[in-house]
Amino acid sequence: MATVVSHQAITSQRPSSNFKASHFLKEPLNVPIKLRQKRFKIQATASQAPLLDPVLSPSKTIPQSYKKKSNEASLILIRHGESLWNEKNLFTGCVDVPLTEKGVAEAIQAGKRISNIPVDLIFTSSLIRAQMTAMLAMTQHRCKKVPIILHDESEKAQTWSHVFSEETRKQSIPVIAAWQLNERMYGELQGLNKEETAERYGTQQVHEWRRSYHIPPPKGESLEMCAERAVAYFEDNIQPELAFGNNVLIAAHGNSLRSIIMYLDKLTSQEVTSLELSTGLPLLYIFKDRKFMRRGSPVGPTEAGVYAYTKRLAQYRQKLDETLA
Ligand SMILES: O=C(O)[C@H](O)COP(=O)(O)O
Repeated sequence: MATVVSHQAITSQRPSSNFKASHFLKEPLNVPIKLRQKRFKIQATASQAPLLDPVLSPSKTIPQSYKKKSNEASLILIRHGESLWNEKNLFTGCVDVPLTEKGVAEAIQAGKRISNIPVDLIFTSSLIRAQMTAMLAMTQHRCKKVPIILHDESEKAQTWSHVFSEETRKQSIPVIAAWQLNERMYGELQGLNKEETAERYGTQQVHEWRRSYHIPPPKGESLEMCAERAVAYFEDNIQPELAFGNNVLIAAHGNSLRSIIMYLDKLTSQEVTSLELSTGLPLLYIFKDRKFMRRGSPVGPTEAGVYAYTKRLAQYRQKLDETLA
């Protein structure tokens, strides 16, 4: 599988975009996401102080317990481990196939590589290969917290999955499964062999379908169309968490993550065509002062990382070392 191609992201320091900030509170794990968001939607712009929604929140100031946790947050992106259709070299898209044994091993190895990086919230797509990757990776995390997939698809799902212990909740990490993070829908290519498809339609045409920004596969999504849902979800639901100081892990797919990295690294539609993501390779970003700084891919929990730990990450790792000593 191709490795991550290094690329020169645009270094223009565009002012951070205005974004509606809503943050997940330290509430019971299964409080519906929309309810949590509604309660504390904060309209923040570059110049104004954040305002709480007057309808939903009587107080004009942010309650002390909702003050930012930190001015810096970690964002880890992981493309799922190898799937059974990756192994067969079939176009997968939104078909829901599981990991291979190699994909399971990749997910566990990814977990070892991120085992010293804080994770407060996990977002996955609604597809099993991404969810398996997240759960397997977290078995290796040194925080030993339990990832719990939130179920609020119905009133009953929410009440039947309630956790009745504050202490247990503190030892848990909410996992939000969002279809918006699903792999791009590959249309009439789903289930076809990639090599046979290139022989039938031509290598150039298949490369355009797979890697260009604007050109969709037959009756499928272009990367641009995938970005419209994945990046919008990231801006509305994940970026506010980072702005609040929550550390986030996203386990998703080759193309939904390419669209998000295009946003994070400010890549042009030309530059993104050379971006490839390997299965199971974690990428670390630091979110600070409303900017995303790419920090490379963490290596094992012991070797000196290929990226410089920030002071906050070094302190977190030291705390883990002391706790687990
Ligand atoms: O959907 C698929 O087939 C793979 O996850 C990604 O395929 P691609 O590398 O051809 O985009």
